[in-house]
Amino acid sequence: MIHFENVGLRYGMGPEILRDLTFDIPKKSFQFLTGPSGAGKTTLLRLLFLSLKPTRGLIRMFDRNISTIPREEFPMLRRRVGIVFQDFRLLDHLTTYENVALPLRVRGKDESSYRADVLELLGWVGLGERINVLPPVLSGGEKQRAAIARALIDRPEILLADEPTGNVDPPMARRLLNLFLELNRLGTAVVIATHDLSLMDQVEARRMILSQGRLDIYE
Ligand SMILES: Nc1ncnc2c1ncn2[C@@H]1O[C@H](COP(=O)(O)OP(=O)(O)OP(=O)(O)O)[C@@H](O)[C@H]1O
Repeated sequence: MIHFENVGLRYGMGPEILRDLTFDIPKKSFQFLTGPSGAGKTTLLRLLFLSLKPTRGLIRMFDRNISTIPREEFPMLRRRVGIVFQDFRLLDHLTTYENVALPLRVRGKDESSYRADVLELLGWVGLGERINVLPPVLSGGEKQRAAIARALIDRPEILLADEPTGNVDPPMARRLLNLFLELNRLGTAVVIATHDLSLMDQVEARRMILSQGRLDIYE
């Protein structure tokens, strides 16, 4: 589904943050992306979300070479990728429901076509009672789940999550992990960037380990 070949990335004239990354992310796969702070996990997620372009190498996404895709087609491709940012990026003046529905509203969809889906998804992530609440009132775990629901509302083929358990206690981390595993069982590929060893030890999954700009993969 996604293929990187000798991909390198530097910011401006700075040092190369990612070097010679060659790997695949297969359809319906589940993997952790880990490595020390500053190793480039967020940078790699941004490459996968097409919000950064590599400075060298080849990236194929959904069978397309991204360097030959016109910019106007990026939003369409991005729709196939869901992302949960480290800082959630919920809009504080919109309710939980409105935040989750936003990607569809922005696309001009009629509310009657998605209302039931948004409510069902909010129920699935355990926010059925919090639909009309504004984000500042939500707990860290609730914000995290709202951000996950928003990333999923457009049924992406792959979900990228940046430190999704960074702000929650261990029971909530376990719950979120179960949510990702369930999503994966339903057919979505999942990449979880995390430092959290205890989280990774709970599942036998592929580990992508970034260190000094290079990537090692343990299947
Ligand atoms: N926009 C930017 N401009 C310049 N350098 C950047 C930029 N974003 C990140 N970096 C640098 O790239 C390196 C990798 O950062 P990145 O945030 O990808 O690491 P990370 O592994 O996600 O770290 P953490 O685990 O602490 O979140 C760091 O040295 C960082 O300072």
